[in-house]
Amino acid sequence: MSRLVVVSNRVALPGSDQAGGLAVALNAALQETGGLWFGWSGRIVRGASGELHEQREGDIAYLTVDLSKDDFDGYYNGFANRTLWPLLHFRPDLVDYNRETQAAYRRVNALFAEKLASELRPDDIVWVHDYHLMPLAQELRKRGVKSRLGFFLHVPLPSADLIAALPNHQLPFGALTAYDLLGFQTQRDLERFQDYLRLYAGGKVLRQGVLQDRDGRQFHAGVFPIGIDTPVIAELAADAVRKSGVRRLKSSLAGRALAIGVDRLDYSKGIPERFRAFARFLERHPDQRGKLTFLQIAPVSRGGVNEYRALRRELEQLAGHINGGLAEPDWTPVRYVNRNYPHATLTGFYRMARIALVTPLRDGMNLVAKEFVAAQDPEDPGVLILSSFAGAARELDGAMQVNPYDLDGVADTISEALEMPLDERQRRWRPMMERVSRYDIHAWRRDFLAALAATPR
Ligand SMILES: O=P(O)(O)OC[C@H]1O[C@H](O[C@H]2O[C@H](CO)[C@@H](O)[C@H](O)[C@H]2O)[C@H](O)[C@@H](O)[C@@H]1O
Ligand SMILES: O=c1ccn([C@@H]2O[C@H](COP(=O)(O)OP(=O)(O)O)[C@@H](O)[C@H]2O)c(=O)[nH]1
Repeated sequence: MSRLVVVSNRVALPGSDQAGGLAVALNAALQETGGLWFGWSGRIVRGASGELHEQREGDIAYLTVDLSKDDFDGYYNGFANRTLWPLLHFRPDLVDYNRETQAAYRRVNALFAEKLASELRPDDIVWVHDYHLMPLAQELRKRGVKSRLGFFLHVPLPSADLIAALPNHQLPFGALTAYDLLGFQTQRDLERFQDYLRLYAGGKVLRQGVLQDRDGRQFHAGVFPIGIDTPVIAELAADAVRKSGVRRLKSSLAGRALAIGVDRLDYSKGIPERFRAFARFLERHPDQRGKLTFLQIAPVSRGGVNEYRALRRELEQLAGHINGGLAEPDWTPVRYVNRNYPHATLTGFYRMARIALVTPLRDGMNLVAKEFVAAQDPEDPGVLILSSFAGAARELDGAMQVNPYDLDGVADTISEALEMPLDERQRRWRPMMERVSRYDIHAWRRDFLAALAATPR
């Protein structure tokens, strides 16, 4: 049987603390198949990039690369997270383009290819993940790699015209045509890629999902919405009620209902808008004041990038302002926590919550939405309030869908969710649970790898 080689910038090394859907999901996928996980070591070193570290746990071998400060700043903080991330999340106003960071991005992709190429066996199946590594296939092919190469984009793909506004957009986006199979989270992402290919990359759409690059080489593309390890999350949630952190949260609520938000501290997640919508709910529905406490968990993310530091300051001010204006001596409306919680605790918080507020401005998928569904008690499920701009909205039609920019709309939806009778909560929850159970993380991996294995070589 072929070996699975997963390549991603972020690697969930054994024992590390990870917030972020990609690491959570790939960890779950590799636990079942075993294989090699290749990527960044998480270390920033004084000298040159490139030192390799090997580690093994169970059937998974980890091979990771150190990066120098310059490479890390240019590739990760710079081109990946200050150029591509805002562009991919429909925020051209935040895109910072410069040639040095683009050169660092190219350099790190070439370095990854160099290190990986010598490890690969001809029948390996190589599955590359996300916007950090779009040119990797091109670099691997230059080094003679003949294996099947698949790529999955975890984030949204914006419209072709927006992509084309990026100087040298061919380097990251045109380079995708060197893969054998491209996977997207939603049908809209795939359609936008096909438009880009036709309009700006000199390629052709032969039929839906069967594509041709500018030199006439065929490759494939499809939709593979990522899932979660549903039975594991459901079991953790049921057990979590015994955890001391979960019990302490429950007793601190003093009988009030809980609304929860769980996100990396990222501007794509719409957290300031959510705080404002919650304040609007308290203003528009004074009769419900004091009945609901909102807990926002937001572990700090990409702290080396200015926009993320500014967001942190903004949220601290906003939480203070809302609580200052609306709290009572025995009730604080917003609890804002920057800690990262393990799933064993988080799932207990989800299960205790009457409402989840998952209101990103744009999100590739949003695994928190799916985890919230999986963690519910079937006898008393909570209500999912979900942005229609999250990939998960395409699958979770039992959620109350909102436009996160419409503060009054979100405020009134919170009010409605708080009053929702049990039979309606169950009626909405059941089909969502059915969906996340049927199309879980293992189905995602199986479907993608089966499609990759079926590509001609
Ligand atoms: O690695 P970081 O810079 O710390 O960021 C964490 C991850 O964030 C993004 O996650 C995405 O993948 C999820 C799973 O498919 C998806 O549900 C979510 O919508 C995406 O935002 C990023 O794409 C990953 O590369 C990062 O590792
Ligand atoms: O304190 C935290 C906050 C988040 N997460 C996990 O981080 C992932 C976030 O994935 P999502 O797809 O929602 O967003 P991303 O961060 O990847 O953009 C989910 O599995 C969360 O359970 C976690 O384990 N602990």
